Amino acid sequence: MPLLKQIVAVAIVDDLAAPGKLLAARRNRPESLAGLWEFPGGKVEPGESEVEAVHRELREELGVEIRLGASIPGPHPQGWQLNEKAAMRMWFAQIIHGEPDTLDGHDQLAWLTLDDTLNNVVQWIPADAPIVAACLEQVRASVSK
Ligand SMILES: Nc1nc2c([nH]c(=O)n2[C@H]2C[C@H](O)[C@@H](COP(=O)(O)OP(=O)(O)OP(=O)(O)O)O2)c(=O)[nH]1
Repeated sequence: MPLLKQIVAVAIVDDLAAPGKLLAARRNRPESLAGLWEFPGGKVEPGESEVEAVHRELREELGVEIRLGASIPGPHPQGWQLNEKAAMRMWFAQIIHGEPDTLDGHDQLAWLTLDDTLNNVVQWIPADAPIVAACLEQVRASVSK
């Protein structure tokens, strides 16, 4: 049994081969997180793999099919620790089918430019700050290779 509740989420980019934009989503619940921006995703359900869960969540929340790219490894064995109870596994992803929509859990979506403005252009969930920074670093590292 993992110690922390496992969350899975994706940094959806416009093009995995040449990322320029990132899709962020604004939560509409619960009250403590409503209005804050995040990476779409959610909890892994019992009996489900992490990869199955992330595909299901993106179908449910945004109505899209995605292709996973590189993972975005965090410092914790379960990825990125969000709080005392949960950790989040992250991948880059690209939409392969569907137009992203606020079907469940969000009230706004935005394509943000992958540059130094990323951390401040919307108000992210505070726990996401190091993940936002890692995304940017990973994009820069891959582009400069
Ligand atoms: N999806 C997502 N969750 C995040 C991020 N940052 C962060 O602290 N969290 C937290 C918020 C929630 O406490 C938890 C994810 O749970 P959730 O409520 O999105 O999961 P879910 O869709 O399965 O839940 P439910 O509302 O259907 O019950 O992780 C993030 O960037 N993306």
